[in-house]
Amino acid sequence: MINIHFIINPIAGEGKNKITKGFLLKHLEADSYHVTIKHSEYKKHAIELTQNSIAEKASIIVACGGDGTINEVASCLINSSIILGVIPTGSGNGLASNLNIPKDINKALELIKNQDVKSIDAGQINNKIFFSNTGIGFDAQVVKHYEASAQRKLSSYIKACLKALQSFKGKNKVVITINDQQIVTNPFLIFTSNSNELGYKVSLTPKASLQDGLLDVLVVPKMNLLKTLFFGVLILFKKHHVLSQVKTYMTKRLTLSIQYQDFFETQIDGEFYKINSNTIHISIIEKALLVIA
Ligand SMILES: Nc1ncnc2c1ncn2[C@@H]1O[C@H](COP(=O)(O)OP(=O)(O)OP(=O)(O)O)[C@@H](O)[C@H]1O
Repeated sequence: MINIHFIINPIAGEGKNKITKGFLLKHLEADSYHVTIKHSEYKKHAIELTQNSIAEKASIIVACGGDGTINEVASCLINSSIILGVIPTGSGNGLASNLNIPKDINKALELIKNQDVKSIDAGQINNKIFFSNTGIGFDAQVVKHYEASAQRKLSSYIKACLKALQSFKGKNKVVITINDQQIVTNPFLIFTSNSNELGYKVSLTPKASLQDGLLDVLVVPKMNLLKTLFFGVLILFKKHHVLSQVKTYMTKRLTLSIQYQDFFETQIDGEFYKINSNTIHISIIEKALLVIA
């Protein structure tokens, strides 16, 4: 008997997911599966629900939501033998897309039943875990504005981008220590990725792999508005690296430190976080998570 738990974020995407108890019980035969269904009721609640599922001896825990929900569930499963399943019902679904998990809930559930398990890397930023990406600079400001908007859809991201562009200052110098090299920059963006997709098929690190034991890093200094807009257009064609200002690195770890400020504003898997320190350590945890994909 497989003890399978589903943790459903009811507001992920536009809150339109169709995963019901009836649907799950119809597709998961009672003589093979013991099914438990839980709904998150507030931000970070999925962490508590996952910890309870671990205590309840779940062997598969399925995150039903987007990258934020996956982060909350999967962070509890690092280096454990419990397997993560994903039904992508989020807005961007970057990680699920990188893992080729179908958005169709019937197909995603079929995949879970087939139990083809992969071991993937995770990233760590100070004491937090990420599976997709983390960043400081423009992306963190976009997420900050996005979270302040009431809706979770592509148009909200576009509005958040415009607001972030208007208010972006990028005045603080950041020292990046990476691959025995020191880079001093006034960053527009310092983006560190484990996966090859941000969501909505957009990628800043198209060559990143979830299984290569490395983080892909993109460093973009503050540029004038015209060049910044050009950078944005190039991203849509995955050609942004042709700009001479854009530097890319692959590494196992990096450190960021900031002067004249004792905090960083970051995004971690698409959620906004303020880190109260003037130094950030980012590293890879190899083969950290078992996931059905
Ligand atoms: N009942 C709830 N009410 C409000 N927020 C919730 C609830 N349940 C979970 N959350 C929060 O919703 C946020 C968004 O979740 P998630 O990232 O899964 O969806 P998304 O943003 O639509 O998708 P994606 O990240 O792929 O674009 C997370 O921060 C999560 O903690």
